[in-house]
Amino acid sequence: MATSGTPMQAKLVLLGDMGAGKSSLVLRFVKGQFFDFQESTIGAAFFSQTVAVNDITVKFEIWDTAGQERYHSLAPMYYRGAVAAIIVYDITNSDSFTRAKKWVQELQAQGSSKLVMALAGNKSDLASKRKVEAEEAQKYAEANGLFFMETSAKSAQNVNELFYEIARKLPRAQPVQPSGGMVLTDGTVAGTNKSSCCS
Ligand SMILES: Nc1nc2c(ncn2[C@@H]2O[C@H](COP(=O)(O)OP(=O)(O)OP(=O)(O)O)[C@@H](O)[C@H]2O)c(=O)[nH]1
Repeated sequence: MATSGTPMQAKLVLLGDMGAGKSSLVLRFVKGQFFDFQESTIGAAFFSQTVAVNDITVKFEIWDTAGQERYHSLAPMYYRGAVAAIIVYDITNSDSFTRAKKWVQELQAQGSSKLVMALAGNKSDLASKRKVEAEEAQKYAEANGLFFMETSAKSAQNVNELFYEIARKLPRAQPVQPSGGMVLTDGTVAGTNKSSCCS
């Protein structure tokens, strides 16, 4: 991906039910990979990826959180200070849509008021098993100030578009500063079983 100028750092967090496809979306975006048997995330995993949109370069610092309920209490560490959040559900699983709405409520209550929030209805390649209509999700997103896209980490549909749209929506005056409060590395984070990656 093209990069130019001093990058604007943007902490981005992915939240959503276990198995919705958070890690798969990140792996598709950062490495162009997809695995049919993706391991469940333990704790969280960190990735970074830089994109150029129009005149600016955005360096996403991506926290891929674990969807299992037992990790719920860790989530504030990852969404605190984030400028963007992707809330992921699985279009074939209506419980995951319910869970996504709970994450939206939590972010609205706890997160930054300037947070750019995206709702991703993932696994759009499984449309024949669909349980959540796109219209319903679109309406919900509009009513709650999110933008909505259906994605497929498997086919890559709308994955780059999702991250580029977030980059476009970020407030332009974001100062370049080191991420505070937590040590960010480009290596594997303690408590994760996933490879971290690359800037
Ligand atoms: N068909 C299809 N399968 C997908 C897609 N995205 C993810 N999967 C599969 O869904 C399963 C769960 O994907 P993950 O990326 O691990 O989901 P997650 O949200 O990170 O799950 P946790 O780490 O448990 O929170 C894996 O078997 C993936 O291969 C998709 O777009 N289409």
